[in-house]
Amino acid sequence: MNENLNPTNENFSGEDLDIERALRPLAFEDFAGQDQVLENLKIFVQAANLRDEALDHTLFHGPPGLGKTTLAHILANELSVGIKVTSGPVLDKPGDLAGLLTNLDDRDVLFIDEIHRLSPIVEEYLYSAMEDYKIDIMIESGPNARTVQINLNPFTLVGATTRSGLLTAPMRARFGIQSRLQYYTTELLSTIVQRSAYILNVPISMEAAIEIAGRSRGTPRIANALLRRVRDFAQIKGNGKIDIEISQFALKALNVDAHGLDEMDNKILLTMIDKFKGGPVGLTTIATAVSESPETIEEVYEPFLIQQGFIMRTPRGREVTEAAYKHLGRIKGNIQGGLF
Ligand SMILES: Nc1ncnc2c1ncn2[C@@H]1O[C@H](COP(=O)(O)OP(=O)(O)OP(=O)(O)O)[C@@H](O)[C@H]1O
Ligand SMILES: [Mg+2]
Repeated sequence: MNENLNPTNENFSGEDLDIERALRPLAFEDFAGQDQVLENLKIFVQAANLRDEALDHTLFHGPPGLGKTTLAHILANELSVGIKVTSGPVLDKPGDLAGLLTNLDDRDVLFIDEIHRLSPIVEEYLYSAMEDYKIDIMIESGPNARTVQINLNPFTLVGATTRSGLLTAPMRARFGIQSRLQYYTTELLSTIVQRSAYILNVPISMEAAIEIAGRSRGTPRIANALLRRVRDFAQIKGNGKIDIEISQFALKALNVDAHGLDEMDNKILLTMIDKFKGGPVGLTTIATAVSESPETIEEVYEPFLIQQGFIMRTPRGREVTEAAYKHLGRIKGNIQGGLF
């Protein structure tokens, strides 16, 4: 699959980056789907605003590209506060974190992406900040070195992770609000595609929006990426309008699977079919066979495959369904790859 369409690839550059920013919803009102999550957040934000308090610490988890970062920014906007953005792997010393924390204004949002990748010392340091809005910092050095405790402004930590299973229990327990984002239906994605097309100022037919949405792996980031590429085809090979013909032509040229399955999705299904007769097979066995970690398979890939009805969880392990055989053009009982 095309690199730019990969849901885990945030390395947009140049024009794509600007477009990515332009398409990002800024308020609850512009954010489509995730109704349950949104309903609750609206109430918590309204209550925090009413009391003029910081919103409780909030954790977003779920597969890549579903709107975690977007929601973190929306929260700051809806709270009318500032936001500071960082990520787990970047914060490697408690000192880096202290610098960020002491610069937060009252009720500000501190967004930590990939929060499961915080180092244990930084994580521990964060605990007292989250709990009591206090941190210890070292002043002076040598024989005069001592720690002093300083008070922070009340703030909201918003954490995002694709791998909630890797979050430590004490960390998780400190989030008063925890929301899991779900894959989007084709219908919802088609409204997102239409909104994005409107912002990009390119005409699109309803049929074309649905076609693009249906191949977007339930993921807004992919829907927007496909829309941008289809727009290129429409401008160069067509008349600038995105209709069903140019969409199908472009999606075929881009090698996008009819269900939007990406390379790893297909690899998982094919491995299960070819090496394990379609299952049942254990998660760790699948993970080893496709050289991925069991947690990533379980949290990033499997939910979509289950939602699409390609994989079932059974008490004896994972099994591929008839639909998966059909989608991949395989016949049940025919072993193509050799057993090992
Ligand atoms: N509900 C939505 N409505 C409209 N657009 C959305 C929605 N959710 C996400 N998007 C679009 O999809 C893009 C990707 O979303 P975002 O960056 O928030 O995902 P993420 O969950 O943080 O992904 P990752 O785990 O890779 O960091 C955004 O730039 C935004 O344009
Ligand atoms: Mg993100």
